[in-house]
Amino acid sequence: MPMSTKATKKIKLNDLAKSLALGNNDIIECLEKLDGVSRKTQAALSPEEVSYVFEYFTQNNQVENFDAYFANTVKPAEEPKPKKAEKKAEPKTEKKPEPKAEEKKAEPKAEEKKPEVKAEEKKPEVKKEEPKAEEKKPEPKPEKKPEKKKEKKEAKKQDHGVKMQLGGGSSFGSDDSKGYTVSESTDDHSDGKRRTVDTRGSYIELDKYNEKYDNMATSKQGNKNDNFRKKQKITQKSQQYKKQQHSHKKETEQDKLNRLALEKARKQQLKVMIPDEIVVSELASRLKVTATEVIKKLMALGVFASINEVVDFDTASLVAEELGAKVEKEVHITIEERLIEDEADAPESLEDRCPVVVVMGHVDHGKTSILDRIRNANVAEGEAGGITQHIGAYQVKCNGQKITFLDTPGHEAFTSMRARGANITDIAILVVAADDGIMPQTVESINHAKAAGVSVIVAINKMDKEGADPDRVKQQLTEHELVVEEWGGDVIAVPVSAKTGMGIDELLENVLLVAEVKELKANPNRLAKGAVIEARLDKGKGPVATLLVQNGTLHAGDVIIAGTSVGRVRTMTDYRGRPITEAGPSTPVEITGLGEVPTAGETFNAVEDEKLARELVEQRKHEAKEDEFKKFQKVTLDNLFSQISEGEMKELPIIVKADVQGSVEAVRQSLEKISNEEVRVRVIHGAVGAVNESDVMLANASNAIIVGFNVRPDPVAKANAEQDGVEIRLYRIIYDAIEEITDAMKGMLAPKYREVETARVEVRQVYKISSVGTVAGCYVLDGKIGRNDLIRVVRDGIIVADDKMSSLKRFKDDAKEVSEGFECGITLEKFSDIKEGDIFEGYIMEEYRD
Ligand SMILES: Nc1nc2c(ncn2[C@@H]2O[C@H](COP(=O)(O)OP(=O)(O)OP(=O)(O)O)[C@@H](O)[C@H]2O)c(=O)[nH]1
Repeated sequence: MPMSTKATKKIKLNDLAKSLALGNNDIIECLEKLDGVSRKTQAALSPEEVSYVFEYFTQNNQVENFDAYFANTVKPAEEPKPKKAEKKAEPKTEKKPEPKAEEKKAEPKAEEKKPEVKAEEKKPEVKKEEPKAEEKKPEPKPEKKPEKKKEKKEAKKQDHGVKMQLGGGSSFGSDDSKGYTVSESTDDHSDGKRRTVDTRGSYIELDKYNEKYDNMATSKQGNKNDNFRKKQKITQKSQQYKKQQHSHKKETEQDKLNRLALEKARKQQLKVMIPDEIVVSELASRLKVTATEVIKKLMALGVFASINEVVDFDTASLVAEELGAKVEKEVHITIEERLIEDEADAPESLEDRCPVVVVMGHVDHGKTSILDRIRNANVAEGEAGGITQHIGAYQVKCNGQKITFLDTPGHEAFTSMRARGANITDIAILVVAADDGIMPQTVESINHAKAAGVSVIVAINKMDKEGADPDRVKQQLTEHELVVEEWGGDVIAVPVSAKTGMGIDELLENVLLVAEVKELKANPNRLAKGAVIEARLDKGKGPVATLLVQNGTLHAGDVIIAGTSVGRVRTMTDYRGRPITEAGPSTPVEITGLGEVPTAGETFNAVEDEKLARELVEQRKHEAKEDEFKKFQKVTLDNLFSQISEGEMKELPIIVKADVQGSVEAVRQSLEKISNEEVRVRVIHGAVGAVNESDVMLANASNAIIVGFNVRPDPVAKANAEQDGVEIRLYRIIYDAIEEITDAMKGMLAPKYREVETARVEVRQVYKISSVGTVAGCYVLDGKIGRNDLIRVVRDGIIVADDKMSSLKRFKDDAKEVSEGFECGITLEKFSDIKEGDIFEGYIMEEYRD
């Protein structure tokens, strides 16, 4: 018989049917219920499937107790007594059988257990029994089938097994030894109490049992005893796992669901969000794979990163795509991005706006006078010292069109402000006095205008003056790449006189002309944004700011944020001081309502969410503080020179601690003598004793260095100094201290370096590759050779070259480092005369201090 004693072997469906005295269709039908697949008669069934078939057919054919069954066999006419039995059997048969793979687990136990269970009785009897059954009771298959089907149906309806239906007429022997494991109940058989077949036992020697069963099956009998055996066997098997099945069934269903969900998820391509940088472990978890898989993929890409290392977006997305995931860039939206509208305006939303013009030029060339002439007001005379002190903004009308002017300060000290002025404007009027020509600040103005991409119109002023020489100005302009139109260039130069008013209209007309060419547009229907032109604190009004709206429309009551200043627009006036409720693009306004005075040149934005705006301001303040903190650097001898050269250090405060008072004084005098022109050394404190906590506090507060002679810092002082970044220098000889501080002041405290050997590598083969050069096929003898190591080429104990590595490869991939015992390919930057047997000594230069 094909039915194997080994559970791992597959059994053909028709063989199984034969063995069970069933039709092939019965089995096909049964298995179809398991998974909906219709099998062929020759199909090989897995142990699970066989088990399922057993379960299925036996749950309808359980024997509840042998006594009852035997009784039946003796009195075939008697119906099995089932009420009680049925009840008892119910829980057993409630559960739908499911194939279990654990069958085998029971085997060893079964073997152990068997002798306990009336082995003596069973064994000989089985042998006796079998031939009996074979000879005596051949049971024709056809009889069997309908009965089974019926039972099956019944079982289905009732959802429980039917007891021992095949007992009637059977001539099964009266012995209860059938080769099954039967355990007695505590009740004694002889006392008339019923014995129970414990089919739940897990100590079944299945192999042996199956063997017997096979033998029985091969005998081809149809007798009822055999059938009973089969069923009994089947029952036993099914009962064996009954208990487990209850829980396993649930688990299995759950597992099935999980599996289906997993499969579904797998089918849908995994989407991963990857930020600019991601740690390998995090990438693995997002990709739902192990870190090893990610590391392998990285290696395949030539990236050697450990689980905790960070890889960039490009690398991570390559790995993710390799693993079949769809990558999306993870973008962190800051409060700023949430709060401030920053999309570009649709072309159809754009409307013409008037030009914003800045007047630039050398001091006293007449900027204010020209603006005054334009505004028909003489402001210049009212100014302190005749110098324009602040950026002001005005609007004028020319031929019915508006022009916004920003009056920039002309003094050198306002250079940075002027630069800002150029950045927010469209057109720069470069004022050059005709008599004076181009001066340093004129050049500076030209450069600012160029850098800001602003169109330049030259106003050659003071034409009324004697000695006015516009041609000389034009000539000088060409030296700065500004070629006037009449000389073939594209720069408009208008001769004007602020004093007489000559050429002023023509200047304005040209401004409008240039503006038209520039097609200046903005979208008035959005939240306003622009720049702070100037700001001051007014005693009565609080912070007052002059703003230039560059895009959108600013309304009274809008929440605006400018740098670290936030507030609602309380009052808004135009350049003439008249209250207005809204201001469109290119309009300068003066507003009140901000919480604090914003910085001139800052951009401002009208926002919708005041709370969020305040949050953003807090964040900006925090960042500003951090920046400030970073800027503040503690003085150390290493950074002393750079601080001196940056002008940050005018005085070097020193705290001197020594073992005796005499030393303190000697050190104080010696150190104070080494002051030079840039920096003065000043001992702010000197005392006898160890460097203590209070010394560190003083040094921290006054940005001083602590110098100790023959003393040590106490542990608290040491810890505090490390935490606060206070430098403590300890010496035993005064001369050393003086020398070091002098050197530091001169910027001569050069760092010291030493060589640290990293690896010894032997050249085993040399390849000449035309595109690459000479590649040394190497073996790392000891240490770890790193990609950035320097290489000393040693041949027969003589250094033949000292070079840098230009590539380090493991096979075809670039490697960061290669360890002892591994092979690698090395190319050197300059040296190519590499020979087999050369030794590469890898080393690095390490900075150190004594
Ligand atoms: N003759 C003559 N003098 C002028 C003309 N324009 C300005 N000035 C004089 O030149 C001097 C400087 O003029 P401002 O308008 O103050 O020059 P500015 O460039 O604004 O000077 P800052 O504000 O200091 O940069 C004043 O005394 C003006 O009266 C002009 O067209 N002709």
